[in-house]
Amino acid sequence: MIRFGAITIECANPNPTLFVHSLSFFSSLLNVRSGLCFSCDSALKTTEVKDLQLLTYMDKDESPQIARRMTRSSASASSSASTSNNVPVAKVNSLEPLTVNDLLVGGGTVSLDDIISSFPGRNNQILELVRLLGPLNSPMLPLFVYGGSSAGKTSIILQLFRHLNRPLVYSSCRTCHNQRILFESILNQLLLHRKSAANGYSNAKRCERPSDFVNFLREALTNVINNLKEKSDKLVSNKTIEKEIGNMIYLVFDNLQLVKQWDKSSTVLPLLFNLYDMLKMPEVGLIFISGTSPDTFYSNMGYVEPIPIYFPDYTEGDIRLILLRNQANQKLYSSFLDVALRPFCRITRQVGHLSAALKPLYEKYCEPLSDKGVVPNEDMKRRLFSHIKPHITSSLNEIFKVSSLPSTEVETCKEKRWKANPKRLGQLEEIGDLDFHMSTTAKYLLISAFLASRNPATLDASLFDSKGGSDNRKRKRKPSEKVLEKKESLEEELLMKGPGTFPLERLLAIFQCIVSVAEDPSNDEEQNNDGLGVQGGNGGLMSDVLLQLSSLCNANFIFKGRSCPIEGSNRYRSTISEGLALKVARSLKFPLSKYLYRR
Ligand SMILES: Nc1ncnc2c1ncn2[C@@H]1O[C@H](COP(=O)(O)OP(=O)(O)OP(=O)(O)O)[C@@H](O)[C@H]1O
Repeated sequence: MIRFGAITIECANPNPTLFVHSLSFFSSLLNVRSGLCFSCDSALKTTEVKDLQLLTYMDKDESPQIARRMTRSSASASSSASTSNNVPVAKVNSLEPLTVNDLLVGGGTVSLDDIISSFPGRNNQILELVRLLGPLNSPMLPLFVYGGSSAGKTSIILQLFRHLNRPLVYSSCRTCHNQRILFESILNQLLLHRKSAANGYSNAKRCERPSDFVNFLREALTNVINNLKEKSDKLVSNKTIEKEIGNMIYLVFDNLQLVKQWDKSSTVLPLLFNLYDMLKMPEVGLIFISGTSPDTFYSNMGYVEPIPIYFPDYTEGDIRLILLRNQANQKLYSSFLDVALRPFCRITRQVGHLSAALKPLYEKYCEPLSDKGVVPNEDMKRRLFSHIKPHITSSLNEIFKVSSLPSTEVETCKEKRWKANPKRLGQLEEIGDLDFHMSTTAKYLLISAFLASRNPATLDASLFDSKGGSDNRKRKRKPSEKVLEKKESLEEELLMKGPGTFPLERLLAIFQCIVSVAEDPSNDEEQNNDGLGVQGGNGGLMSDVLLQLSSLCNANFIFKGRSCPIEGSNRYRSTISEGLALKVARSLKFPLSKYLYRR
């Protein structure tokens, strides 16, 4: 926030988030992501873009100084975005009354094909959403769009509404951080109310209680729908060619998982999920967007469960396509991704984090080149790789630190849920494929803990070679009768004891081994440098691993025992089943069974 510049503009659109998301979309099309909106890197962009809504909606009494502020760059971006598309996306300093047209996503028309090609890896979700939204004026059941952070949920929904040219009211539960702000933000938009100096930056309605909200909401929705019907009747009678916007109005609630953090009385979520039944207005579409899966919300409360649409984590191939878009020299960038992408993908699959982390590394990669348009040959690729090699570990450490943060949000959610009802662990495992919204590092830690609990410590050396991979050569050697017997009794003992305990050092050693498994392209040349840069001397990174470990313990994935009187240190035990461990491993494409001690 401090970085915001001095220029103050008034955004006439009642829904500045739509405006900013349009900018975000343009910026991604034009590849001017960093610095466009807030002169910040793209890793921070999403959060800050969403923070703009907070600033613009902020009550006068909550933050008088920062409300309505934007940077110089965002102001210029707004003008460039609007001129380049000939669509005024915001009426700067305008006092014109708002109309239902201001509930449309600005930025001009965009075709479905353009959206599909702008969001690699999301073809299915986009088409599914279009199908569920249906043709103009078709009623729909509530939708529940969910998936990890930066999975493109918000951007895609907004771009689809831009494509469909239908009005929506967008509220993010990140910036609307209490029930009053959420209610009032929705009502402001529906009542086409603009906060301004003239009205003392007041809201259209003061609304704190859920019952008041439902009454105001019903009234405001009825007005908007009548308004829309009148508009479409006029269009028909005048035979105007203006694109129809229909009679439907959509309410979009983003970052729904955050409601649980601020709604201590647990009234808002049941209210929102009940809206469909309470309103009984077929012209109202409800869309919930969440970073956590539906089962973290519903508890047989009797309301119609929204239709789930899952945005899975991107595969490495998807991320490659996303990052390759808009690159001036695709061949050069592709050769860079060949050597750099994989270790980064092991840490996070978040597009924003990855592009921010890879940007300076790519600049380094290009440093030796006088001609940035060159198509690199094998020799040049090798030279460029050795040029960035010394910097890979520090970049990995950076992204590791950044990517550890958002996952805690999700983990906190899980933690609360599991604390509330630990018996549901088994059920959660059933739907495990959809439920792993945790950072890649946390997943590797979980697997490491599982291996440490399952395998006897004495076999670690034979299961992991010095490079971290499973030493197949050793394992393939035909065991003698005696060894077989010993193994058998060891296995029986293990079964009797259940999951074993292990010290922290063993967990970290296994973690270090498995994250540096052979696939890393840099491993061929750089044997001493593991994929995540987990090196003995790196206190900063290790502290992040410890942070993640503590989250896993809090969430009851790993049990932390009391300190051992002999060793003087804590011992840990994995609490997850083999099925869950295999699912986590599958989501990482990690060959877990290769490392499991079996007879
Ligand atoms: N498939 C994709 N192609 C191009 N850009 C993408 C893709 N997926 C995400 N992005 C970009 O990543 C950024 C974050 O996307 P967005 O805010 O839509 O994600 P989200 O799923 O809503 O995240 P969150 O749950 O954190 O709110 C945006 O700049 C968006 O354009």
